[in-house]
Amino acid sequence: MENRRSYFSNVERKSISPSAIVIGGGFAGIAAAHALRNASFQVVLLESRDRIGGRVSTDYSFGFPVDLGASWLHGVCEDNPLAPLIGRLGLPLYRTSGDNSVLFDHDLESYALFDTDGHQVPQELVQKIGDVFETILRETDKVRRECNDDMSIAQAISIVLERCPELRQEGLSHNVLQWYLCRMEGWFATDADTISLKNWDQEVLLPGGHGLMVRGYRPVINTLAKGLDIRLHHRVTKILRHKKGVEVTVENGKTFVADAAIITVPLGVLKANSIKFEPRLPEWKEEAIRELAIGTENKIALHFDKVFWPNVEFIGVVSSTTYGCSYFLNLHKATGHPVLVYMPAGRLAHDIEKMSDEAAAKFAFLQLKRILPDASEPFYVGTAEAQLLYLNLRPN
Ligand SMILES: Cc1cc2nc3c(=O)[nH]c(=O)nc-3n(C[C@H](O)[C@H](O)[C@H](O)COP(=O)(O)OP(=O)(O)OC[C@H]3O[C@@H](n4cnc5c(N)ncnc54)[C@H](O)[C@@H]3O)c2cc1C
Repeated sequence: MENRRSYFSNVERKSISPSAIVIGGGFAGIAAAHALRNASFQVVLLESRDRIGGRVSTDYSFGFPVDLGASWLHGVCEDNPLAPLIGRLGLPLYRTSGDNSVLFDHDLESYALFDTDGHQVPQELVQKIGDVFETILRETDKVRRECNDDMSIAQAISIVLERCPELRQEGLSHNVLQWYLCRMEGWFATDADTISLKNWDQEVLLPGGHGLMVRGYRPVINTLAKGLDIRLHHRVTKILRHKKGVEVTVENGKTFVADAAIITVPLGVLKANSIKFEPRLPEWKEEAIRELAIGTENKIALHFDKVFWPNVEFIGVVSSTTYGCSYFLNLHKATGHPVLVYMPAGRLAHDIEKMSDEAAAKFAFLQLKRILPDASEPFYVGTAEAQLLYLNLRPN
């Protein structure tokens, strides 16, 4: 049994294998603890919540798995560290796109877009404006090369549209363009006026395109976590570093001691200063924590008794502003279950978070009703807890 001050402190650490404390039980923490244990470290993982997985969360309350956090494997190739494990577990992936860029994780032909009066946008227009959007983004690269200072992608797009009036769109075409921008905002979980022109495409993605985890990510997390010493309900409040190692204190006052600690809590937790570091983190790290921003993306899964929507991967609502646009992932296509997942991001997601879960689900359903007036009520009515999935995936 551990006492109040020890995880490893009562043993002579020099004579045994090195020790580490991993803080945070999301993918990063679980993978780090798994790797350290395989390298013969003594490891304990401290997680604040009552479950592991963090922003990976597979819900089974519909009677089948629905991922409320991460659900795509981006970069379906052998170099992806998750690929061998997913293969070994026999977990199927539904390929949504072979494209290696961050923006086109679904092929353009897999969209059905509607205007707010419920008229479907002709597919040729969807494709055409998709190409225009790509051209505009290519043009923003010129703006980037001309300017030393960073600006938002929204600002750069305005400059491009000033310079190249032939790329400006009117009416329905404008609304479709806004929808593409809304999808981009979804990727970055923030509005276009806060996406950095300098950095938005600097992430190096593995090749192989994008695949949806048909049976959810939970089995992957559980497999990596097998046999690890995981302490749930252990919210870390203080990390003390000294010559001999680290002391990590959790909310109830208990202290864990080890040679090193690995911190995998979300940026939002670090920004909120809810963990005290002694000594303070180096200035450059504190500055990075201050300067980086975090976004919001939510998922609301609606379970229906039957499919009444088009057999496409994404159903979208186009509008004159990105705030008014929305989209639903059609899980039926990948899993065979009649579920649509509404995925708001940025300011819209923030506003929806202020609603009750039930109101948020109703809001999502109303977006659907606008384009598919015959939509039947989702199952959740009356048994909200069991049938409605809503998860606020902000960091704690
Ligand atoms: C809605 C949504 C959809 C997404 N879709 C995808 C996708 O399809 N594909 C993809 O690759 N990525 C996706 N992502 C991103 C992906 O989920 C995250 O990048 C990834 O899960 C982050 O893992 P992590 O371990 O770094 O952080 P987290 O998963 O956030 O884990 C951090 C852990 O630290 C714990 N913690 C916080 N504070 C403390 C504390 N003081 N003490 C102890 N523990 C603490 C938290 O409870 C949490 O469990 C999505 C994210 C969201 C929100």
